[in-house]
Amino acid sequence: MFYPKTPFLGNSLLESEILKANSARLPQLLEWLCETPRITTYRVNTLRTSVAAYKSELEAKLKSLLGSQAPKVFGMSELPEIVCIAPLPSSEEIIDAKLKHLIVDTSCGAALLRGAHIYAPGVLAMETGTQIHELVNVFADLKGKCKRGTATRYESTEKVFLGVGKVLMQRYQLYNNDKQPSTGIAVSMQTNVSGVPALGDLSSSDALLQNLPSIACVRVLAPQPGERILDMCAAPGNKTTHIAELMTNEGCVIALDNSASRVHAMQSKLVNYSCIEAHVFDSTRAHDVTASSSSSQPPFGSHSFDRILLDAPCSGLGNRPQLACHIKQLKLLQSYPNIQRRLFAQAVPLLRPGGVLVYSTCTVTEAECEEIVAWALRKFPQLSLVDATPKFGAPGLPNPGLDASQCVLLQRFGPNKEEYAVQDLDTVGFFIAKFKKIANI
Ligand SMILES: C[S@@+](CC[C@H](N)C(=O)[O-])C[C@H]1O[C@@H](n2cnc3c(N)ncnc32)[C@H](O)[C@@H]1O
Repeated sequence: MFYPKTPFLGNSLLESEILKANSARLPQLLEWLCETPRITTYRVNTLRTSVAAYKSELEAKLKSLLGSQAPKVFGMSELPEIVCIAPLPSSEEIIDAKLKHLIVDTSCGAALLRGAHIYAPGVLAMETGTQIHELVNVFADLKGKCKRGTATRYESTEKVFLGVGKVLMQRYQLYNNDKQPSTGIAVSMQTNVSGVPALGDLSSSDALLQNLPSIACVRVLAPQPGERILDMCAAPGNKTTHIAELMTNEGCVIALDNSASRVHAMQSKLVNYSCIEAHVFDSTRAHDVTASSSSSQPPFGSHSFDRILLDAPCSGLGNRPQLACHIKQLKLLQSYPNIQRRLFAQAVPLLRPGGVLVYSTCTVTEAECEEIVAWALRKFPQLSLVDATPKFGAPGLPNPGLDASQCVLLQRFGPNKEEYAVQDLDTVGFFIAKFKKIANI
């Protein structure tokens, strides 16, 4: 069975940009990015329910859906608000020659390997005559060459088998161009080659489907009830609501994002959190020396916040699995550190002396991770790098701008699992650094 060993499909220029100081680690990293994290994680909203209650509810739901095949559900003492779903035993990847083929795009393919069902926009090809409730072999088109609406069997050496699904929508429902684009689940996955249970997204107001490093990131920020906290790049609000939960909804969380549609979309998530105020605002302009530090609207004055989360826009290369990378141009990849530095430079004056700044990205490039930390320590002597605890991942990678004692303060989630602080984690790629403002500059 063909399975990609790099999401970059031969674009060595992009590959060589990812790890420059640690290029020997690149082949292992690329292969890891193509593999699926096999554990599914939910963050329980502890303002609404207890972890024990949610866990029993989830166990009952899985039992009713999957009977004796229901996967194990477990918690983690190191991260009390998390509930994890174990993978199913791996099944043999035998393609049933009697079934028709259905082709999905690579981002849909990646989602279904993590347990999602197939939504209508992701279906590229469905063979003519495919009936409702028929079982089909599902493949991803790695090269992006399959035309949407293809009605014949799509033959390619670069399509990869992902599993078997049950059809819920027919061709005319998927490709009726006269009407609005189709929405909803088109194929419900029955099995997939990753072994991640095909449960779809079970998020509710009681718990949110969220990757472990994102949950760890807010724990590192360590928000306290009554504080004033800025979330500079907040949409879709997953970390914002976690911050509010750890603050027991007491204090104030200002959530900024420059995308109006993304802020609009996250509003429904925020209704039960009275401590969150969300604004559409460009955080590269969030600081204004003339504004008051108690201002309720952006921009804000100096020393306005006890803690700041800068979960920066990034290349997103930590997403796993990646069947084909969404970034195709070097220029785009190289553009992220610039915006990250501009946002960082706003965060520093906004933080009160003694305050905490957490910088995080869901990527793996040195330029957006360790190098931003090295740059920040050079540029802002008022910042001190502190231990990004609680620790789950590995230390930061060796970097010419950081000494070994600084690297161990960082948290990087990558393929070197033997270096993780907590064993047996199988996560997406992620990076976390924590700073304290030590001087009133
Ligand atoms: C990594 S996502 C944030 C994810 C979010 N923290 C969460 O956990 O749900 C980065 C976000 O930064 C936003 N963004 C990009 N440039 C920005 C800017 N100049 N000011 C504010 N937000 C920005 C994007 O719209 C995007 O929603």
